[in-house]
Amino acid sequence: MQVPHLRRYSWAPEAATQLTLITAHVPQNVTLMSAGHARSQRVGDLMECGTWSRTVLQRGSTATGCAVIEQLMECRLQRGAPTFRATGQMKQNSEGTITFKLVPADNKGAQRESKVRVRAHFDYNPDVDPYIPCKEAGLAFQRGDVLHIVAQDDAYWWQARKEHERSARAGLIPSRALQERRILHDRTQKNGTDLDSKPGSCASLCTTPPGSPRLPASSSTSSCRQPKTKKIMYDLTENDDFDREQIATYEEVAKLYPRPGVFRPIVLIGAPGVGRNELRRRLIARDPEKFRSPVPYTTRPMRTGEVPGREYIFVAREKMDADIEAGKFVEHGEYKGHLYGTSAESVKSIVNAGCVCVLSPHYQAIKTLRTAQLKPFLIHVKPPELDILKATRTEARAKSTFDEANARSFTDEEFEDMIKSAERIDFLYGHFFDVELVNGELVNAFEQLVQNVQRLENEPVWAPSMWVQ
Ligand SMILES: Nc1ncnc2c1ncn2[C@@H]1O[C@H](COP(=O)(O)OP(=O)(O)OP(=O)(O)O)[C@@H](O)[C@H]1O
Repeated sequence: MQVPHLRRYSWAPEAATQLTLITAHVPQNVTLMSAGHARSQRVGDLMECGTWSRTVLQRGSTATGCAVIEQLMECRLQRGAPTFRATGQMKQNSEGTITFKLVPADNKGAQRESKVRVRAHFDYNPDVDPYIPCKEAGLAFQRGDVLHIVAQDDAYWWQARKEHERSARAGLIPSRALQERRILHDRTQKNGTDLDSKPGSCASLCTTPPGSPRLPASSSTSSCRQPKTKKIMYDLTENDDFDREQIATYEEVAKLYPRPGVFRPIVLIGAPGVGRNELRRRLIARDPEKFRSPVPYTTRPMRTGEVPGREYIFVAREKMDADIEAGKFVEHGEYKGHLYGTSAESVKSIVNAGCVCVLSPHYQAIKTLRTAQLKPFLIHVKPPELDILKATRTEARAKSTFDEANARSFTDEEFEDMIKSAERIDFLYGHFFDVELVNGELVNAFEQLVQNVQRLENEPVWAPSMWVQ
């Protein structure tokens, strides 16, 4: 009996292993007796569907299954459609066999292959995803991986392969729509309300999306401690709720090629005290003509010995308030009643002068900095493990940046807070970073920084596709 409403999905073109998804409207209750996957079948052989093995399909429901077919040969594609058969036990009209016919994609399918590349903003493991129609056909990936999307025909399951594994077979990944619904559903469940608990509906997807990050405990240091005067700090009363609300799924990316004489700003983000300024200072000291940092603005009165435009650009409070309101600052903060900030214009003027602008702002500046205009290269400077963190800072007699007088060493609590703060930054913004750099041994960390800066100047790197257009 031919099942009506059979939908076919094209083969993932160019893949050594062919992947087929079928969705069928089920006219009767059917118990599928098949098991296993079709492998290296010859023309006319029966293939069985692994995911439907011993499954009862309810009348009127829509079932999705898939087969992973390896080494499908050319002649097979030319000679006709392989038969995909499941033996069913009919509960209503008849008994017998249901035969699904799958037609391999013709050239049109190949033409349809998408050119889309996305960067994954979450980890995915099909082995622990109860909703994937065929675990074996799933593609596991990690946050930050660049994926080539080869088919987006299905609303919920895309076919993709990892960009750096071009010869590998394409696999199933959740579509953006599915992942968004999964995350929203998870959040709704956490809030104690279940919007849609219909079985089989997408909104009733798993309660904990595989690989979804957990919110690390907020660092007491990062939210309470007073900053010292010399720094430009954010208004730390600002909370991160906005960032947590964002749904991180996929971001479309494209290769951004270096342009001679135009350098992307290098932005060092990290937990307070981790060593961003130390690395920035070293980079500038290495080649002061090339690497530069913008002079910050402040509304505080000029002190004896200071020169306008050298330590700070001094401005009136009203002017700076208005400019912040107009979005002209990439970062700003208030300390002891005075405003401090870095203007977008000063970043641009360094770039326009053919220099590399190096910034080490508060992590919340990512939101204002990450624009197509500035195209920043974001580096997360992370602390090493606690014992290495303590040992390296003690040996270097590092001074705590939490001490206003800058006279004492870091305390154990400050080291622990640094690690917690780094986890939080990773949770909130981890998907935005181009590179992670662990600042254990300073010499090694600096070397890594230099290598990344050189790579940026010489090689194309993945960036949001909007920036490339
Ligand atoms: N890898 C390292 N090994 C030893 N000491 C380090 C290392 N990195 C930084 N330091 C020292 O730690 C102290 C804090 O570094 P730095 O001022 O760069 O921190 P920061 O990230 O800019 O923090 P803040 O934003 O609070 O100013 C400095 O004394 C610096 O020399």
